[in-house]
Amino acid sequence: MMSLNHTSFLNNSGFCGSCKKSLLFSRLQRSPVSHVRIAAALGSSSNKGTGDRNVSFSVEAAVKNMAAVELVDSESAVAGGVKDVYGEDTATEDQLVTPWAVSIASGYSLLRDPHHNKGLAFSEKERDSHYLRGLLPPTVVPQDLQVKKMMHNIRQYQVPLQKYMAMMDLQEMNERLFYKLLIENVEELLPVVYTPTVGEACQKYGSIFRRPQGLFISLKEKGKILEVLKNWPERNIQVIVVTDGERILGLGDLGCQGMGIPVGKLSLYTALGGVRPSACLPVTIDVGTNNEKLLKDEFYIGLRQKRATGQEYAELLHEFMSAVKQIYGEKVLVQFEDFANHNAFDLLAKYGTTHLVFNDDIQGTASVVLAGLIAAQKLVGGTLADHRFLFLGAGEAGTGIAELIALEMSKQTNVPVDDARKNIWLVDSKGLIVSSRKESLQHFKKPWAHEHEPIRDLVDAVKAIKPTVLIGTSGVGKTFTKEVVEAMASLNEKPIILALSNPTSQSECTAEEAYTWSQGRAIFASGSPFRPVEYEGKVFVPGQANNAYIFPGFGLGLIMSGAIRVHDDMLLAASEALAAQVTQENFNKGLLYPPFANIRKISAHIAADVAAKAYELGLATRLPQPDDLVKYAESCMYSPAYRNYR
Ligand SMILES: NC(=O)C1=CN([C@@H]2O[C@H](COP(=O)(O)OP(=O)(O)OC[C@H]3O[C@@H](n4cnc5c(N)ncnc54)[C@H](OP(=O)(O)O)[C@@H]3O)[C@@H](O)[C@H]2O)C=CC1
Ligand SMILES: CC(=O)C(=O)O
Ligand SMILES: [Mg+2]
Repeated sequence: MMSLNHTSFLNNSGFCGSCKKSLLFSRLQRSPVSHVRIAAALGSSSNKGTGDRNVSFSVEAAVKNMAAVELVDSESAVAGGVKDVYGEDTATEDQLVTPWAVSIASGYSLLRDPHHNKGLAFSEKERDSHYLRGLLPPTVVPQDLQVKKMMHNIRQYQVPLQKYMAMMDLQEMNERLFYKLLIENVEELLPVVYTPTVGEACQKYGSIFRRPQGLFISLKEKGKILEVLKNWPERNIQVIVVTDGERILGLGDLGCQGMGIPVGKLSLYTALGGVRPSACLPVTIDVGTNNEKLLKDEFYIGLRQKRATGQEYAELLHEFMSAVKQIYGEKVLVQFEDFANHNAFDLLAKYGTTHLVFNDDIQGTASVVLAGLIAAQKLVGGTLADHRFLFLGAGEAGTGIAELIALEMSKQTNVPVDDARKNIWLVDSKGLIVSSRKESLQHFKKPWAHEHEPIRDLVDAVKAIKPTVLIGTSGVGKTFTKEVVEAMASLNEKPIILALSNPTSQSECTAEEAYTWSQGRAIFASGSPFRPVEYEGKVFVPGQANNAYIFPGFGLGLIMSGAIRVHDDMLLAASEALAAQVTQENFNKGLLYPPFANIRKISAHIAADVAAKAYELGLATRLPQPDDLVKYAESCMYSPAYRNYR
């Protein structure tokens, strides 16, 4: 018995001799072959840098270039034969058959290959050379018209989850069209493929699940994770977004159904940051769930058990992290996403010294909020050190942001970080974090335990601390009450209020509430988007303070410089780069962030500055350093335009 799994990974090199022989041999022998997908680009390849993925070839070219004749025995389906050679049709239910296919994308299979499918955009010539005649109606439609039609169709859906499913279907059907749609309509489609709709999609993931869009690694795969990674059809992975589903947005433990988050984040890596889709791998680690509702849900797709913890959890994660490095190398970026804080900080600390890891909730969020605060100085004057900060929520996002603000303040004013921290206060579910609570606090809260009498309620904390900036990272909606916003407005001419919790249902307040309760004086941004608000004849445009501004460009910067570790100074560089992209026109509208419509340009600048920092710190391995990093970043970006096939 032989397994040809490894042929799945053939990329631009074509078939190796031994694989060809094995394949031929196995077919002749009728040996079980577990899975063969030949995505081999044959002859010359135009892949460049971090640019494009497989290139399709005509069957003729393929046959000529790789002597595929050898593979095409007269009975095979590839040669057009209709015989039930492998007995798949005649087998009874209890007989085992081998679900194998040899395909050079062409004809019917080409239309079903999302990486190469162009739908009605296949040209007349392509239809001839790729056996598409009759499989498509006669009209040839350009990609721009396909985009227009898809947007028209998506706009027909009233229910956001239907739009989400239509987008996922498109991604499964025609990847380039999906990305062109997303890139060209980013402001309209971001809330569909990302927060808030992705939250609902995760809650209902079991019911709407159609096809795997990433790898599920559960406790059942313990001891076999390397093999599981090899099952993924791509080998040149540059970014992995991994979750264990325990803190999905502000929706809590969604177990295995958290998969929607890595899938969504990685589609933004491509659309917003230009990392090519084939280099992105979504992963969900399934160690069970403590969500009773899901455990009882007949449609739940994950392990039906309580979460594994302690050594069992640590061992699975360690096996995963080791396997990732073994198979993809030192420079694969692993982005931790939506882990609960009792694991997130430890994983970041543990793997930060051995792997290229980044925690989006701790570090990406910190970088985006710092960017907004740097930009806010243009609206309110002064420097960071002139502000007092109060957070509702002292977890990953809250303490991550607080720490980066303190670091930046310390650099700006030359004071020790410990002193800079004194301007920053946090409230958790038990009230203000103060020194009398220190012993019982989780380690990441301890640096914020300042001298003060205990305070239970947020509104009392606002009155006592007198913050100029109020930041919500609690995951609990409606916690910035009228009283809280009014207290902020009574203390500040222009109170800065950031309601970061996602999705919209968990936002600490709405944009309308922030503007109305502050009589139009609040400078407001939120994690999930809100529509513009009209208050007393003036239109206020709320910004979106979301780590989606940072991680795609940040990741691209790491990849293009060949960085081997993430450093805090790179986060600061990303914040500065983002803040520098806010224009006077944006400020005039009260915005702290530039519009997402310009995100690819913004990402190129972030990537360039992150890469520059990697070179400066000696953490970059791609040498020599390109002269113009912005241009280089742009040149690395994936383009969703269709390729022409031979
Ligand atoms: N906009 C963005 O880009 C991002 C937004 N977020 C959002 O931030 C939220 C929090 O995420 P994260 O920090 O990772 O979560 P964590 O679970 O790590 O932290 C939540 C914190 O909120 C506190 N909290 C919970 N309920 C209350 C309450 N009623 N009053 C006061 N404090 C409360 C918790 O207190 P205790 O410690 O006592 O339990 C904890 O300190 C989520 O909704 C997430 O979607 C996260 C990352 C990025
Ligand atoms: C945006 C994000 O990462 C979160 O809400 O968790
Ligand atoms: Mg997150």
